[in-house]
Amino acid sequence: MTDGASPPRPGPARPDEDQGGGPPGPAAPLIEVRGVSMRFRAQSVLRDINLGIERGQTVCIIGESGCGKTVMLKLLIGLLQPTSGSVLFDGGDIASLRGKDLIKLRLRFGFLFQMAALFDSLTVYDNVAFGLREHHVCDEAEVKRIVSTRLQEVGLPAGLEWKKPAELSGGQRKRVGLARALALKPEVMLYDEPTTGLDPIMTDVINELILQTKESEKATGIVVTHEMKTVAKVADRVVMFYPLARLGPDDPQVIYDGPPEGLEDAADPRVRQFVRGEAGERLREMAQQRTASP
Ligand SMILES: Nc1ncnc2c1ncn2[C@@H]1O[C@H](COP(=O)(O)OP(=O)(O)OP(=O)(O)O)[C@@H](O)[C@H]1O
Repeated sequence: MTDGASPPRPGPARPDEDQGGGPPGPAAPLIEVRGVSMRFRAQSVLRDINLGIERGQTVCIIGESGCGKTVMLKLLIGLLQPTSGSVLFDGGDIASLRGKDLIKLRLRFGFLFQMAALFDSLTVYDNVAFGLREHHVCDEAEVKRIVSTRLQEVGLPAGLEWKKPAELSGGQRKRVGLARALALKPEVMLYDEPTTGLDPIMTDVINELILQTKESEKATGIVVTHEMKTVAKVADRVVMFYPLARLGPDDPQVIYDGPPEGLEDAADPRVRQFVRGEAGERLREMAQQRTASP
């Protein structure tokens, strides 16, 4: 087989497979964003976004500050409801979920937020144990085993579990945040600027951990980042949003959707400028604003 296609799987067909004897149909995406728009009062942030994210895929979302990347992450887990359109997880519209069902859905996700969002009053151990205890998934002996396994996996030295977050470096806090997110074995990991504020070595450590999580846990990943090294290391696919304020009414907001290797030579000059960090157009706009102001 030279075209990279998989051989037919033995056993019963999955529900998404064509059972009519033809070639298997594509698997339904785990996450589907359908025509999503998001507005906060007078400000439109996202417009008619369509994305299908396959199981096991790691997608990096990039784009200028304020273009709606974090808003998109929040829409994916139902922390925000879209103004129009829908977000489907495993085929179900998450807007229809309430109470226990919404909690069950969120348990299938792990998050690593910008500041790691640890509980300051709890030790590292209790932070990592928090979700396991909160959701009564196992007894204390199992909690202990999971916490120490997860802390080891993220490379934190023994003894550190009794410290409070304020006693840790930024990189250590991120690693505790990751250990906590992984404790519940999520199917999907959401990372919001996981390497912001870290030195280049610690950035590489976190990138490596994201990659390990993808490979060992087979987790689907969505990574919001400004760090091109993170993109190059972890992404299977890159989606770039453009700020709505800079677009005409009919322009698409997703200006790139493809492999990381295609970014440098993307057909759209806005993509190339962003990944190369060229401020040309912005500098001209700022100069014009200075000239225009009295
Ligand atoms: N809950 C909210 N209420 C009102 N406005 C909001 C809310 N959340 C986000 N916004 C606005 O939506 C816009 C997009 O925010 P978002 O945090 O998604 O940007 P971003 O692309 O992640 O930016 P950055 O790269 O700087 O983190 C911003 O202008 C922000 O002020």
